[in-house]
Amino acid sequence: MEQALQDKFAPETRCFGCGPSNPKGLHIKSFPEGDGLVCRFTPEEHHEGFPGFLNGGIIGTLFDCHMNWTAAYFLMKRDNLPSPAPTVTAEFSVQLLKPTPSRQELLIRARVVEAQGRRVKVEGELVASGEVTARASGTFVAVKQGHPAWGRW
Ligand SMILES: CCCCCCCC/C=C\CCCCCCCC(=O)SCCNC(=O)CCNC(=O)[C@H](O)C(C)(C)COP(=O)(O)OP(=O)(O)OC[C@H]1O[C@@H](n2cnc3c(N)ncnc32)[C@H](O)[C@@H]1OP(=O)(O)O
Repeated sequence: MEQALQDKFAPETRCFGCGPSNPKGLHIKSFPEGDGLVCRFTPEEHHEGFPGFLNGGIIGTLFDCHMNWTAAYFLMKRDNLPSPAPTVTAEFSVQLLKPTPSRQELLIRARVVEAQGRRVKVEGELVASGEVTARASGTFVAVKQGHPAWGRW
């Protein structure tokens, strides 16, 4: 299988959700597919909210990072950059539609729905056994030189 974007472009990063080098992180992996990115994630027991079901904050982190990479990769392609743009999360919201089973592989899909300059709107969905259990949308902004996140990944 091709390398995940995180491993290819940012192997040293320590973001809790997506940094390959954080020993306590979630290590989410995002891959281009169709018109967006997909991520497959199998939770561990300590990610549960109640037995057999995923904690809502963990769901938020999965969406946050995966949608962020979706925005960063979109800007890389659009602007012909050598690597994904340095985006941060400006805003995101999550709808928890039904309990998300935690003892199986989950699928998170995300795609860009609007982009203007360095601001990108992304939507995502979380699928368990073919059923959508959560949806999210967010705004991600590529930072400029001088921002505290600049050059930190
Ligand atoms: C050689 C190796 C290369 C490797 C490359 C790898 C790249 C990988 C890249 C990426 C992967 C992602 C990995 C990390 C994922 C982790 C996610 C996080 O946890 S991020 C931390 C939490 N987030 C923050 O801490 C942000 C805090 N907020 C800010 O810093 C600023 O407010 C910021 C940057 C978001 C905006 O500030 P401004 O001064 O730059 O820009 P202004 O002019 O205010 O806004 C720009 C546009 O964004 C809109 N905007 C700003 N804030 C908004 C908001 N809250 N909601 C909606 N829109 C907002 C504005 O309306 C404006 O839009 P208009 O250009 O006018 O159309």
